[in-house]
Amino acid sequence: MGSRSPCSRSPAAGPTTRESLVAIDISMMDGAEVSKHNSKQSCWIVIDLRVYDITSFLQQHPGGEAVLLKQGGADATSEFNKLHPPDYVDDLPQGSYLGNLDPATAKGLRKPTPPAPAPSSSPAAGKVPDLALCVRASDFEEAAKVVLNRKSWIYVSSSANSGLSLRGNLDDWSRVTFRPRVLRNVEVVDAQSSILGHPTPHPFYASAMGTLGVAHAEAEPELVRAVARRGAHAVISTASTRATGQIMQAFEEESRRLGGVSPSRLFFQLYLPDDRAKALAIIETAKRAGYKGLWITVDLPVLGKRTADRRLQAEEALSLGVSVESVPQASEGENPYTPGAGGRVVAGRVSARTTWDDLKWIREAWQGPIVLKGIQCAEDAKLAVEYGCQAILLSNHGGRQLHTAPSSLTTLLEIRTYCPEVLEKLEVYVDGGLRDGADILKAICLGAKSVGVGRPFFYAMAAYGAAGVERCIDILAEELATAMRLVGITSLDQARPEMVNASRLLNDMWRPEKQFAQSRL
Ligand code: HEM
Ligand SMILES: Cc1cc2nc3c(=O)[nH]c(=O)nc-3n(C[C@H](O)[C@H](O)[C@H](O)COP(=O)(O)O)c2cc1C
Repeated sequence: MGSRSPCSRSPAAGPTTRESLVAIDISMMDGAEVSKHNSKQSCWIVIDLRVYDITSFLQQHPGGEAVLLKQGGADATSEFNKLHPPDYVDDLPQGSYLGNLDPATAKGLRKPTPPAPAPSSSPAAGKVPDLALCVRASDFEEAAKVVLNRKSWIYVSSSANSGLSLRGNLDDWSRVTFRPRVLRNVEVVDAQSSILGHPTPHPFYASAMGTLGVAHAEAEPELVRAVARRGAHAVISTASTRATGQIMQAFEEESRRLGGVSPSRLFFQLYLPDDRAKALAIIETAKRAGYKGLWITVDLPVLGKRTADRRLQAEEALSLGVSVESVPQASEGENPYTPGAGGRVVAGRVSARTTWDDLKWIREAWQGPIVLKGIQCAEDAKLAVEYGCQAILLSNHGGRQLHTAPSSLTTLLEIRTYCPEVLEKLEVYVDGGLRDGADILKAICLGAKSVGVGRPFFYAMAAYGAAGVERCIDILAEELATAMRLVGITSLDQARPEMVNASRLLNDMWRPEKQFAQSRL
């Protein structure tokens, strides 16, 4: 991920990586001794049998000190692996590595403080329903509630401010209805589609989602193996738990195992950091790994206000008696937030200074297709054409960014109304609140080339791993095929705007000031 501060990499930090430890003389440490270091005054943790003194790092940790204190004197490996790629330990301050734990004494370690129990209003302790009981994409949400701890649940389900953007995303799809044609021989249907020239049997794909490790121990590699088996495409986040190359490797291994027949492809989602050298390094890694397109997220110059995460952070800090972070402060010009779980202070991780001009040097570094993720009005859609982008994704980041942002459906209607030529000049994708194959068809009738699905895949991963993701794809595909038949088409190139009635939403659509002025006359 390349751009983590404030804990800058220091080669003199000691032999902390897995490989470098093999050759050196290391002291063996006793679990009972390690367990005593579980306070702010002295905090040691074990990761992969290596002991680190993280006392001086506590206050620098972008995830807050409370989560680390809970692991003090304990084996933090499983929590660490859920959230971070292995090389994060290289970012600890110099001298943090103390030695290796004597495995025979591991029993003496302290047990980590368990995660906060689920509140009565959300995730209930219980049994994960049988996968067969998930018959709609939205069913995975309830199943995930059973397995996710409170923090992870909040991370995935939460949205900005009061939640209106997320609500709008979900509701707007139901405000568009179909105008079906009948008696059209719909026995055989084919939902074949493509993204940036890469064919796929599905006009929907897995959206970029960071920190998938909190959903499943196998994280992104598990997701990409599942999509490969179903021929769907996926977008991989800069904020992934596993390294960019490792995810591609898992994908390629699965594709080979399938005999090379899977049409699935992976695209890379880019959060542009402040430091251009770091950005170039991230782009280079994605390029070398073989990702097929760069999806630059443009709706996140700063992190939106994730209300539920903030409340939880305050609760955690209070319960451990550490200082409560009210509103994180950053020095001028620095973006104080990370898009990872929890929305914490990571200076420079995402640049608030990015402009359209930056696309020039990005284009030089990345010769492949560029997609702008997070376009929310007609003017910016036109600019994307002018700047030579290959595609745009109409999105409000799953309602996690701007409070009362437009749904992607509203933006799509705006483009159809004010600059329909955009739909001819580049590929237009939409995401946000898509939970039904029929809604996917509505988007395609209105000119979208493909549709991103986010939370349902996260929930499916959490509750059932790859099997859940595959079932979620099957559910959406089946619903889509049924909707196509009932609307009277057999392939997606027959989908037309007149097959849907979007009048209700058109009523709400933005109109230029001069039209308001005319209507007042
Ligand atoms: C030991 C070395 C560690 C380093 C260098 C480190 C670094 C970071 C960084 C850079 C972030 C920002 C988001 C991101 O880039 O993914 C972060 C977030 C986070 N880290 Fe760590 N971390 C370490 C250990 C741990 C451990 C052991 C835990 C286990 C509990 C942990 C829990 C978290 C959490 C929960 C967040 C997300 C923010 C939140 O939900 O509040 N980290 N960490
Ligand atoms: C848990 C979670 C993590 C996300 N992480 C990222 C990310 O790392 N990068 C990004 O561009 N968008 C991210 N998004 C936004 C998604 O790519 C997508 O726009 C959104 O989830 C679509 O809405 P839906 O979840 O209602 O389907 C995330 C969304 C969720 C729910």
